[in-house]
Formats: sequence, structure tokens, C-alpha cells
Amino acid sequence: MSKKQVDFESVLKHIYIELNKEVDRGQVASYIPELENVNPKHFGIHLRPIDDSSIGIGDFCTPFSIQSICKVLSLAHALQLLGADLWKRVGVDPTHEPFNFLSLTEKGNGIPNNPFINAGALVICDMLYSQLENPEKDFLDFVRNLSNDNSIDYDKKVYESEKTNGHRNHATASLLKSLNNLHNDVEQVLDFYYLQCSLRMSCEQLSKSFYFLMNGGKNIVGKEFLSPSQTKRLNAIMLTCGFYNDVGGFAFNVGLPAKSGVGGGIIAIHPKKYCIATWSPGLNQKGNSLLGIKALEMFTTETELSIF
Ligand SMILES: NC(=O)CC[C@H](N)C(=O)O
Repeated sequence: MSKKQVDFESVLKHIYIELNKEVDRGQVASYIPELENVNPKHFGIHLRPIDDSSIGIGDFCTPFSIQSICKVLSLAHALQLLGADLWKRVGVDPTHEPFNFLSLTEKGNGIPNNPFINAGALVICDMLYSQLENPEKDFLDFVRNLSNDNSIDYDKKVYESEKTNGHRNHATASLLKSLNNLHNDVEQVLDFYYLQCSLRMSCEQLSKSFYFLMNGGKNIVGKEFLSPSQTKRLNAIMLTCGFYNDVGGFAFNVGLPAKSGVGGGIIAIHPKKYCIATWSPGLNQKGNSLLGIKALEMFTTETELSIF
């Protein structure tokens, strides 16, 4: 075992032991009722260095709802299929508003600021919906190929739960439709979006799926999904938009391109070095995992391995 691996292991162990003492773990998301049933005590971390040695601690093998982390995967798939044409319908700039802020679409004439706020993600879903023959199956196939893992699946309970409570996303999609930036039926695009958000993965599966972002676009078995240039852009958008109105704080404290989801997961990338996934279901005020952010802050501080 190399010295570096031993260091990683002891750093992860230290973080895990320290943070497990925390009493305040934030609030589990309740606006998607099914997510409220998740035990807030779960906590897992999985680190995958570029050499594919793999280190996990805590609940790193337990699958959870990845929610908005899926927006990176659908953007990657849309980039593969459409290339730079995609940027005609969605921007690349951060906002200072929450992920579900409605009037963004009005300000920008129907062009959402970026693909990670819900309005932007809905436009990406609409593009995929137009491109794919069988959106539900084809998108899942894409994710399974990317991660080289056929056990990854949608969680139909979470999907149903969000679908019956998705009034705000409904409003966003309708607004986009009225501004001519949604080409398919509102209900069908929303359905596809909720399915994507319902994808279940463990921290171990997340770090496997996102391996391509630290490896110039090639996945864990060396298959090319994006070009190095497309990969650079995707990492850049994660750095500037991955945490919505918390993005400055995250860059300041952690210093990695990353994406969060209201299921409590975070994936963070250090290009050419490692990717790391954390899961703790309790969220901070801005809808990002409270313990996950603390764990990543400790990790980049203790290892001195941030991109800055
Ligand atoms: N930030 C998130 O993870 C939000 C995703 C969730 N499915 C929503 O649209 O509200």
C-alpha cells in the first residue's frame, strides 16, 4: 500500500469520527415527502483517486436519492448528443438565487442562467426528450454505461412522491413553455425530470459514475464519453453553479467543482487526481448537505488537495 493511500485512509477516518459527534445535522428535505423518511443519522464518504484505488467509510454502500446531482449526468448526455448547440438554450452563469427560483426564466427571455438551476435542468431534459427514442430507458442505459454498473436504477416511490408535489417545477416548466424554450409537452418533460432526480446511488456508485470528470471524459473502464474540452467546461459549470446561491461559500471553504442534491449527496471532483462522494441527508438553509460540506472542507484542508 502506498503512503498516499494510508494518508487518505487516516484522513477519512478522522473526518468521520469527528463529524459523527455533530448534533446539528441540518434538516432532511420534506417538500418531497418520500425523502423525509430517510434516517438523518446516515453518513458516508467514498474517495476514488485516479488510480482507482478506492476508500470508503460509514454508509458509503447505501443507495440514496441523488436528486439534483443527476443534472450533471443529463447535461453530459445532452452535450454528447448535441455538442455546443446546447448553449443556445441555456446559459453558463451563476445566480444568487435558490435552485428553484421561478422568475429567472422571465429575466432571461426564457434562457435559464445555467443548467443546474431547475429551470435550466428542465430545458436540458426537454432537449434529451426530443433526442431519445425511449427517454426513460435510454437515459438509464447512458448512466449505467457511464458508471459501468447495471444495478443503478430509478426509485419509483421517490419519483411518484415528487410528481404529486411538484407544483413549483410545474410552474417553472409552464413558464418556460410560454417563453418558447420547452418544445415538448410540459407533463412529459416534468415526468422525465422527476425520473432522473429519483436515480438511486451509493457514494461508491457516485464516485464511479463521475470518474469521467476527473479523467478527461473517459469513464472508469476507459470509454470516452466527453472530449477533454467538454469535460473542462462541465467541471467549470460545477465550480461556478453546482451549489446555487451557496457556490461562493463552497468554493471558499472546499475549493472543488462539485454538485449537491436535496437527498443529501455531494460529488466533488479534483481533475486528474480524485473524486469524492459524501452523503448525509440533513441539509443547511440553502438545501445542501450540512455534514457533507463540512467533510469536504476538512478533506481539502487536511490533504491540501483543492484545485486552488
Ligand atoms: N436541489 C435539488 O436536489 C432539487 C431536485 C428536486 N428534484 C427538485 O426539483 O426540487
